[in-house]
Amino acid sequence: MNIVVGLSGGVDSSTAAAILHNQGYEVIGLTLWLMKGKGQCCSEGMIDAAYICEQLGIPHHIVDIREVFQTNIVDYLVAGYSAGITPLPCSQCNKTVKFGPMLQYAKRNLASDKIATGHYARIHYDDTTGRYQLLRAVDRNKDQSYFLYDLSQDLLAGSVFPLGELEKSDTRRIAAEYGLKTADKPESQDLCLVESNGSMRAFLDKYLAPKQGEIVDASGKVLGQHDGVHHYTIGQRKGIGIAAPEPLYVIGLDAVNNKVIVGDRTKATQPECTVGRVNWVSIAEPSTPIKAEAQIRYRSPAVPVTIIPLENSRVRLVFDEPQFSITPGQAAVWYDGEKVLGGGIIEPLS
Ligand SMILES: Nc1ncnc2c1ncn2[C@@H]1O[C@H](COP(=O)(O)OP(=O)(O)OP(=O)(O)O)[C@@H](O)[C@H]1O
Repeated sequence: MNIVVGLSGGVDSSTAAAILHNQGYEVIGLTLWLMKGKGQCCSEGMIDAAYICEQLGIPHHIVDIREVFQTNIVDYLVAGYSAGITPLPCSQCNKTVKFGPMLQYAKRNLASDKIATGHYARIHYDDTTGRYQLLRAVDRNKDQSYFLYDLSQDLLAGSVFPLGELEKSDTRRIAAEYGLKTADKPESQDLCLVESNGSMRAFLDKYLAPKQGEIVDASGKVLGQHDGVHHYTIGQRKGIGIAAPEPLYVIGLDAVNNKVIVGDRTKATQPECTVGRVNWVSIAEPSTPIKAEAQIRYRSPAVPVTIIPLENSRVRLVFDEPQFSITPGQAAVWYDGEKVLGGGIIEPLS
């Protein structure tokens, strides 16, 4: 059986390919050319991926997907930030740039209906419900299930995560045992656009001109000036530049009136939020409220919540304890233990 492995040129995907190759699969390497412009990380990644394919003696395909990345990720981010939200690119990228196009390419061009990646997560087929379940990785510190909540059942059915049962230290050890060139390659940062541009601010500044406006408190009193709402995110404390007796946080972004609204920590804490574009993963959409644990950011803990289904692929999340810094545009992903039940995009707070 052949499996197409998405090779970024990093240690994780290289090791995933080596493990499958060693298990006897006919492995084909596939690297997506993602970024327009300088794209140094892309060219280095492509060379390392080619090197790994040469080492393993497997074919290597490169697919130019820069237009799709530009439209679905770069334009999406720029539009979101200029509208005063903080979009999460990674779940969108996984679904529309990586897994979807890779599986399509594998099926159409390589007569394969399976792709593998170096993601840390697990997939389990549940016989009784007939659904593919998405589970957290065994290595909780590396777990990437949060970024994968938006994968459809079809995409999960066609995907394999060879590293889901491993600790990261095992991956490095296996990479070294196989003598892979990438065995000691440093970890990539969580966000590739930050890595290739130096910072999110530097990335956004390429697309959005500075636009001076007022920093106000919740009553509308002017406290200072800002240079563009896209430079701020809900819950942000640093970089506001206003002296106050209590620390000030960004509690709202009014892009229409070009205002950044600040307040004390209590004002950046909310008991509930609505979530749109919901994808139910390990279970079918429920018709009544369910209890779960939700994560509102990649690195935030999963906290107890009641999920109330609404119409049009939306839900309301009511937290047992009010949550600080619920950020429109980020993903909320809800779990039952290690199982991803579903997730979606946090909507602007009303
Ligand atoms: N440009 C790409 N082309 C093909 N597959 C990719 C590409 N970028 C990422 N992937 C796949 O998605 C997985 C997760 O990507 P992520 O950007 O999170 O990198 P990572 O966890 O640092 O993994 P790696 O060490 O393989 O770079 C990779 O292991 C790889 O299988």
